Amino acid sequence: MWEVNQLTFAYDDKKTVLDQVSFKIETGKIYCLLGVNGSGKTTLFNCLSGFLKSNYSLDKYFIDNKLLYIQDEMHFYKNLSGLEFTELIFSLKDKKFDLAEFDRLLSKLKMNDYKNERISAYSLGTKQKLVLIIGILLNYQYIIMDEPFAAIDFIAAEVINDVLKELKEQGKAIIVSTHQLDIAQELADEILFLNDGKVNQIINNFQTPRELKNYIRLYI
Ligand SMILES: Nc1ncnc2c1ncn2[C@@H]1O[C@H](COP(=O)(O)OP(=O)(O)OP(=O)(O)O)[C@@H](O)[C@H]1O
Repeated sequence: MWEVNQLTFAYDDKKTVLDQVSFKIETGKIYCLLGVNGSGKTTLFNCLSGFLKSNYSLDKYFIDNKLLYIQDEMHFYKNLSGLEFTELIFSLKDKKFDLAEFDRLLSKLKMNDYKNERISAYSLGTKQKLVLIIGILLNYQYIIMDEPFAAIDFIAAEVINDVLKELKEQGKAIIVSTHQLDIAQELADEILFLNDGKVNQIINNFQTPRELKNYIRLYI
């Protein structure tokens, strides 16, 4: 269980973006973080992962060993191939690289053709898939993903849905921000709805995306 209590953050004195945000994350569940543009989803993720300093006290061991943050903007060595980059990450982290599992995931995410291709030739969606594969291989317990579906076609989105469900079955906790209510309604066990600086944590009992939308509309 990962508990966030009363996290507050402001970029400057004028406006508090996150105002005593509290929620609980359990392993074996998928959480979708929803909120209108500018509500603070990326800011929240940056505070949780230590990229921004808030009043939330960070646990360095947790951040280094348990938490994977897949950002919407990622940095690569673009002259390396997907395989070389992945191997590099594993050597930097001093972890054993499982090539067979890498190949299985590449195949599952329809990425075989990119294995030996330079990352400079990857589309944004392909780069996001590569990071997801690396994250799965590194076996983090908590995975935060900022808008992973934004740059991904609907076929790939279905595959990623399946991969996330597989991770959930393995006992991981996944927090995904998205604007796509159909994905949230289909995927999430719980919704984290960020509005006016607060997080509302709701069990996802919504039967349709429209039901979820109608609920959210009550607040905004
Ligand atoms: N570096 C920054 N300096 C000052 N204000 C910022 C900075 N980054 C974001 N903000 C402001 O903080 C608020 C929250 O932004 P954030 O990017 O976290 O929202 P978001 O929910 O992720 O938005 P979106 O759905 O558009 O991606 C917005 O008002 C934004 O303008």
